Amino acid sequence: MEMDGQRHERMRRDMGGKDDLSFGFGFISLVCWGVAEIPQIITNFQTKSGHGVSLAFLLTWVVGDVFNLVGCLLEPATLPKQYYTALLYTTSTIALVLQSMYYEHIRRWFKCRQINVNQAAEEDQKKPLRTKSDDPGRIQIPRATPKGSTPRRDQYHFYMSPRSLAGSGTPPFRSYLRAAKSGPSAMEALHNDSSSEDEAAPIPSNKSISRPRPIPRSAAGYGTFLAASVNLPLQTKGLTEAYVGFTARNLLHEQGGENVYGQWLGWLMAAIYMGGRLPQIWLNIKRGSVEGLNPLMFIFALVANATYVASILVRTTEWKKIKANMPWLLDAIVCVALDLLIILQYIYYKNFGRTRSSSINGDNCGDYVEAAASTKAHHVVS
Ligand SMILES: NC(=[NH2+])NCCC[C@H](N)C(=O)O
Repeated sequence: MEMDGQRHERMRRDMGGKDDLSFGFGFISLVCWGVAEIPQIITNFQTKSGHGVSLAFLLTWVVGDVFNLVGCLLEPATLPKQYYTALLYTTSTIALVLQSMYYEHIRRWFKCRQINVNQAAEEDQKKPLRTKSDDPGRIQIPRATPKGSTPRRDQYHFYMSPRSLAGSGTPPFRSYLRAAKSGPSAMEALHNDSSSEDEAAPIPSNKSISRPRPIPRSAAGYGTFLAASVNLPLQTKGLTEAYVGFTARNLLHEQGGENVYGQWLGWLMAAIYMGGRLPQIWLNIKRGSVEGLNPLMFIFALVANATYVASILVRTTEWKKIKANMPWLLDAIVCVALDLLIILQYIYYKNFGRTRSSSINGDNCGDYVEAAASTKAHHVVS
């Protein structure tokens, strides 16, 4: 009897120790997730750009987080702490996504438009005087270019009057070229092939001419993707209530068992999170550079995932419970491996990768300059 009492006491103390350790790991995980995205937000802010991080990767985080939050709401076994942790990193990820979108699309678009307008005004003031004195007989009014068609080679050779500019809708001569340089955006890099095709085809003259680039087609896809994920919580809240109401929670067996819906959601979330690293890995390979990427985000994520796994395994190694937690465990383990790969990529490309002499400052129309440069290069070759 006494032996039993002592054994129970020892077991309770062991359990208490394990719980403390598990809590400690869980706490480190929470803190790491809490700060993980801050370094990248600062880097984006400093470079006024978001091209170092793949937007697709960030969006998979948002979608995965939504599933995670819904999972927490559905599953009564989850602790409020888990829910608030998920809420914390979902919020910081959304902040990072909005910041990247702002720098990569909205701000860039505005800047380039402004430069375009300023250049047009500048050209209008300068050109007539110069052209008249140089060669008054050669003033030509170009014909309007049909929408979508390529400007003819001779079309830009001579002075373009404001009237013709207004009529044709053709971008002013070299309107983007005076902007300072910048690296490609993350999404531009991902779609490098198609955009370079677009740019390489028309070569108007040996003075390179750049045309405004359309916002990448993928942006529409991301918009839908994001809209769907933003909408999801609203729909799932009703779903959650209905589900919890109808099945009266007893279907959600928490004693080491698995809830079918929770498991499905867990596997879906794991697939999204695990797949999300691939666009980032691919982006780094494609650019051959990690400019604009802050490795601290992946270091924190790695530690957060590793301590998360530790916090579960320290508490129990009982197969029944591990099995129920499998999607979360596997996801965290695979993410640790993928984050390690990204960190190695970072080290490699920092030492042996491509370097750009140009700044990655998003204040300018870097892509436009690049487009012009590639057009120029193409023209020299041909
Ligand atoms: N927005 C977040 N940071 N979400 C947490 C993601 C957790 C997941 N295991 C991953 O590393 O991808």
